[in-house]
Amino acid sequence: MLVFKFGGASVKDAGGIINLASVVKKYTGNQLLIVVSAMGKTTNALESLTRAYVDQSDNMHLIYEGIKQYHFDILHELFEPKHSVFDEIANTFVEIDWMIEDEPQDDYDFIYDQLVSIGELVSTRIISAYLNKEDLKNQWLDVRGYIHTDNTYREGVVQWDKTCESITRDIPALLDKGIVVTQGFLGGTSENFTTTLGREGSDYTASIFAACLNAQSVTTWKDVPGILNADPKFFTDTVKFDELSYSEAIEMTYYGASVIHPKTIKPLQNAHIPLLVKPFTDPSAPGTVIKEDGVNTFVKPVIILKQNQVLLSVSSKDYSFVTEDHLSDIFGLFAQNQVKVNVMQTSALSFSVCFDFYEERFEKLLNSLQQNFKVKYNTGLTLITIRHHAENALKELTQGKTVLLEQVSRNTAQVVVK
Ligand SMILES: Nc1ncnc2c1ncn2[C@@H]1O[C@H](COP(=O)(O)OP(=O)(O)O)[C@@H](O)[C@H]1O
Ligand SMILES: N[C@@H](CC(=O)OP(=O)(O)O)C(=O)O
Repeated sequence: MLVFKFGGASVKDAGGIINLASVVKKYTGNQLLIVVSAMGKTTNALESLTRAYVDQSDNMHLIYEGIKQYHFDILHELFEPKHSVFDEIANTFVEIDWMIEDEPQDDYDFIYDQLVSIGELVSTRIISAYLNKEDLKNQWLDVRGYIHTDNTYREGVVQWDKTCESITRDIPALLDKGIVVTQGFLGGTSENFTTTLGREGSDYTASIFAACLNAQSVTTWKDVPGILNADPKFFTDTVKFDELSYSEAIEMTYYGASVIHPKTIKPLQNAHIPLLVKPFTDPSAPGTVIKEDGVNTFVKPVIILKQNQVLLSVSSKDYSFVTEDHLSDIFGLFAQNQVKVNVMQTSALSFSVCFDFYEERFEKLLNSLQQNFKVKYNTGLTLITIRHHAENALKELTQGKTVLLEQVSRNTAQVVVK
C-alpha cells in the first residue's frame, strides 16, 4: 500500500483539489491512504483567530468570516449547491461557533489545538467528497481516533504502541474497500481532546501511518521539484537531489529545511520505507527519493535558513561561572516551556542559545529564567546553516550582515545573523 501526503500548497484552491484527484487517478489499483493538511494558509488564519479569541479582539469575527468564506468559495467551484458537503462543512464550522461564543477559560495551547484543528477537518471533508464525486471511492477517517498522543497541546507526543494497535486493527480492512482520506497534523488524547503535532506536522502523520502499516512508500506532493540544496523562495540556481540517504535528510530537516517536517524520516528509516518528495504539478517527474542506500551528491553546499530566531544569553546574577548545575536548571526551563534549542555556545560567564521565537512560550521562558539569572536577548534574527560548506559560501551569505554567533564543524557551519 502507498501513503500520499498533500500539503496546504497543493490544495490551496479548487484547481489544486482537481489536480489532487487527477494525481490520485493515476494510482488506481493501488491501496492508498491519503493524508491532507489544511488548505492554503488556513492554519495561519486559524492561529490569528485563536489569538483574537484569547485577546477578545474586535477583529475576531472578521478573521473567522474570512476563513469560512475562503472554504465556501472553493466549495461553490467544485460542487452543485445542493451537495451534502455544504452542510457537512457548515456543521464542522459550528464547532468554532460554540468555542468562541464563551469567553476563553482554558490554557492557550489547549484552545489553540481545538480551534486550529478545524482546518484539517474541513479540508479532508471537502477532498473526500470531491474524490467520491469523481468516482474515486474513499472513506473519510477521523485521525483523532488513531494517532494517540499525550496531552502536550501544540506538540502532542505520539503514543506509538497504542497508535499502531489502532491503525493495524482497522485500517487494512478499510483499504480493502477503497481509498482512505484523513487529516495530517492532528492527534487525540485519551480524554478525546484534539492535539496537534507541531506546525507542518502532516508529513509526520503520513510517516506514522506508513510505519504502522508497513507501506511500500510515502509520497509527499510538494510545490517544488523535490528536495533542493536551498529553499527556492530565497535562492536562485538551486539544484535538486535525485537521491538522499535517510541520515542526510534527517540532518537537513533537523537544521530547519522546512520542506519536510523533522520528525518524518526516522520512523521511515526504522521501517525501511522510502520517502518520495515529488512535484504535484508534474506527478510523473522523479522528484527526490530518500532511502537507506540513497547516494548523496553535493554539487553545491546545502543552505538552510531559519528566520524569526531569538539569541538569548544567560549569566548568573552574581557574575560567577555558568556551571553544570546552572545549565541543568536552564535546560529544565527550556524543556518545560517547549523551547527547542537550535544552536548553543557556552563561555565562562554566559550561556548563549538560539531558538525559534514563539511569543507565548518566549514570555513564559523569560519570566522563569529571570528569577535566577541575568538574561539578555535579541529577536528577529536569522540562523544560517551550511552543510558540506565551502568557505566562500559562508562569506557570501554573511556579507553585509552582523554575525552574532558562529560555529563551524567539519561538515556544518552555523551563523546567527542580524
Ligand atoms: N531544501 C529545500 N528544497 C525544497 N524546498 C524547500 C527547501 N527548503 C525549504 N523549502 C520550501 O518548502 C516548501 C514546500 O514545503 P511545504 O510548504 O511544507 O509544503 P506543504 O505545506 O505543501 O507540504 C517549498 O515551497 C520551499 O519554499
Ligand atoms: N496545516 C498544518 C500542518 C501541515 O503540515 O501543513 P503543511 O503540510 O501545509 O505544511 C500547518 O500549516 O502547520
